[in-house]
Amino acid sequence: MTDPAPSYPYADASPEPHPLLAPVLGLIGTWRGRGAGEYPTLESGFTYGQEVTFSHDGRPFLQVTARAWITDGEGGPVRPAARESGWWRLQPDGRIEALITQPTGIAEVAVGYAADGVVDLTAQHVALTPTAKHVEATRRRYTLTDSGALAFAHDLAAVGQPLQHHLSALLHRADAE
Ligand code: HEM
Repeated sequence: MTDPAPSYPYADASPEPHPLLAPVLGLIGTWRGRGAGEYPTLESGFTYGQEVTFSHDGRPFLQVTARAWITDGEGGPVRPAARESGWWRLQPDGRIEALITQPTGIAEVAVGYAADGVVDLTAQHVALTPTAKHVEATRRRYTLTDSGALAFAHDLAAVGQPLQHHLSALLHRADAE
């Protein structure tokens, strides 16, 4: 008899990544670290913690999930902050087409590339739910450093401000702890 509630039979992080994932193989896994943010509309800057996971199931895309939390002067948690969930569709020559959604009512279609340990994604389209903050453009950069860390930078054009720095963080492999 057929099992009425079968479990999903294809594990993420299968042993054989798709060949198109070659330029992003160094990212696969979970990263955690700390960062700082700012924006001209905010009274002050802030510090935050961030966790990012890149996973695959053998097909030519990565699932990318990230969550962040605001931290105090000692690095302790203050409150949950941004979360996002996305798909990076790897194309030949390291080109990437990405779809990224956030619980703040923002959905982005971004394009860019992965090369030499750098992923650079710029939003081509930003769709907003009726009550979302007005976001016009974003750019995300992930850079594998010589010491094996992952540097993250996020630029934002929103609420009438031109594209500029919103976030920077330095992440370390959590799966190597
Ligand atoms: C690590 C991820 C992020 C953190 C920690 C973060 C943190 C913050 C904080 C603390 C604020 C001030 C308002 C508040 O206290 O909630 C803020 C504002 C904002 N953020 Fe972020 N953010 C992150 C990612 C993003 C992303 C991915 C976007 C858009 C694609 C974004 C867009 C905005 C916008 C539009 C505002 C409002 C600015 C204003 O109304 O003056 N943020 N962010």
